[in-house]
Amino acid sequence: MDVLWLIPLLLVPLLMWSSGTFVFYFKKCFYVGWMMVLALLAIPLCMLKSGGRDVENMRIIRVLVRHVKYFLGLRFDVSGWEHLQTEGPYVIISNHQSSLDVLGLMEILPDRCTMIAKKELVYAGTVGLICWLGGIVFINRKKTSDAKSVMAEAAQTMLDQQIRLWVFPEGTRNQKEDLLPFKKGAFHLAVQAQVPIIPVVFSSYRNFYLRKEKRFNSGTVRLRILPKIETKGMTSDDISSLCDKSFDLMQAAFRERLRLQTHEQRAVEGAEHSPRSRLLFPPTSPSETCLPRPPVPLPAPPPLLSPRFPIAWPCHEISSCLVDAWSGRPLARPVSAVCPDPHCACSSSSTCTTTSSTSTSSSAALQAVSGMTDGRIDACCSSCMTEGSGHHQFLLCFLPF
Ligand SMILES: CCCCCCCCCCCCCCCC(=O)SCCNC(=O)CCNC(=O)[C@H](O)C(C)(C)COP(=O)(O)OP(=O)(O)OC[C@H]1O[C@@H](n2cnc3c(N)ncnc32)[C@H](O)[C@@H]1OP(=O)(O)O
Ligand SMILES: CCCCCCCC/C=C\CCCCCCCC(=O)OC[C@@H](O)COP(=O)(O)O
Repeated sequence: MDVLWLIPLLLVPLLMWSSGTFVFYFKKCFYVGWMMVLALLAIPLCMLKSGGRDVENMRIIRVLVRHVKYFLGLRFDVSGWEHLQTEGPYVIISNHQSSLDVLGLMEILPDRCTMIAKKELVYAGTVGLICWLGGIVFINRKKTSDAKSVMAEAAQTMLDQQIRLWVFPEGTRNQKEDLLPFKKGAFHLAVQAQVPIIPVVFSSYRNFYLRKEKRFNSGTVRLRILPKIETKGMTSDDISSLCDKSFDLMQAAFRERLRLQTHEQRAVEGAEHSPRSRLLFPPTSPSETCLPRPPVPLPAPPPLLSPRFPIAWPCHEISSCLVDAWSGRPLARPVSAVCPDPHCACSSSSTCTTTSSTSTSSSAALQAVSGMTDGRIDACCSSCMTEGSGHHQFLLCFLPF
């Protein structure tokens, strides 16, 4: 009889090793179960600390949740910390893929920051209660007028109590390869309170987490904190443009990371079904050797590109030539992407160089490949990409705005 105990003990590791689907359900159940237990632990701690519902309870929740990633084989790689160094209240907006987002959120959650959530979450047992104790603002998505008045109240509370709010403007979980159109509540909130918006982009989970395919491997989530967007002086007339601008910036960052993930995925093809990739921490990304992260901080780019003003600045990814990494301001619009020499080697770092309209040999060469006339090429950015096993160097020519 005693030996029967051994069967599940042996069976679980065996199934973990052999079946990706088992790992998926095991990790999901563990996640929900463990969060419930942690919430149960947190409830008395929060009651002792604050005596009830208080945003300060988020500190306790943050500490308790931080270690959960290790059990699930997840890493979080955060960039743009400096953008969170903002005094006073602000609204953080981020894309929303899964309840696993809570783990990334807790990695960077600033002090006195709580969230906007659907009201159904309050009924999620101990997790619901801890959400309430943490000061989470619950909205009824089915009753827009109620949701609007709750958010208007929240705007006032943000100012009165110096609180920051985290909103998922997609309004629901989304595992597609692109962001959903944004709901406008977060932008009304920021404009009503006249506080900045700080966009945060979670990289796609598709490399390690696929709900439909029942895959939950180990993986790395990249969190990119973008520069704040000021709303001082804005009115309700500015909501649509503010929403569009935020969406464009976040979508650009999401897509840029997705493109790199595609290259990473190709490089590790075949490895993703191994037991190692399901259970152990992910290796560092191979594409990092081709597209190195910029040493922080990058030198500031010039205010505007101009053919009369030859300029060059380090550019590690094509998109950083197109969008100012600091302000998020678009710098230029691409007009052609060409490969000047299919046999060229992939350089260890990529550089943006300006080819002035006065004809230099390089601008003549560029014109030859891009078919652009003299005076129209204002800057070029080269970037290397892995393609299969070989390397190609691409050249992207663009015009300034
Ligand atoms: C140790 C512990 C372990 C456990 C540890 C637990 C950790 C604890 C972590 C929890 C983590 C939570 C994670 C939750 C995650 C979610 O629950 S996500 C779902 C809930 N969140 C949201 O929905 C937020 C985003 N939604 C919105 O902002 C939506 O705008 C609203 C407010 C719900 C309204 O919905 P809608 O009507 O569908 O939205 P929309 O089309 O944007 O607006 C319609 C019109 O109303 C206007 N409008 C919208 N909002 C407003 C407004 N506030 N004022 C005036 N007009 C407005 C719009 O401008 C628009 O008018 P037009 O411009 O078309 O003329
Ligand atoms: C008594 C009910 C028990 C329900 C148990 C579920 C509790 C979940 C337990 C642990 C997970 C901890 C993290 C909780 C935060 C999850 C927030 C979340 O992801 O909500 C989904 C919401 O953004 C959008 O919902 P939809 O995609 O529109 O649907």
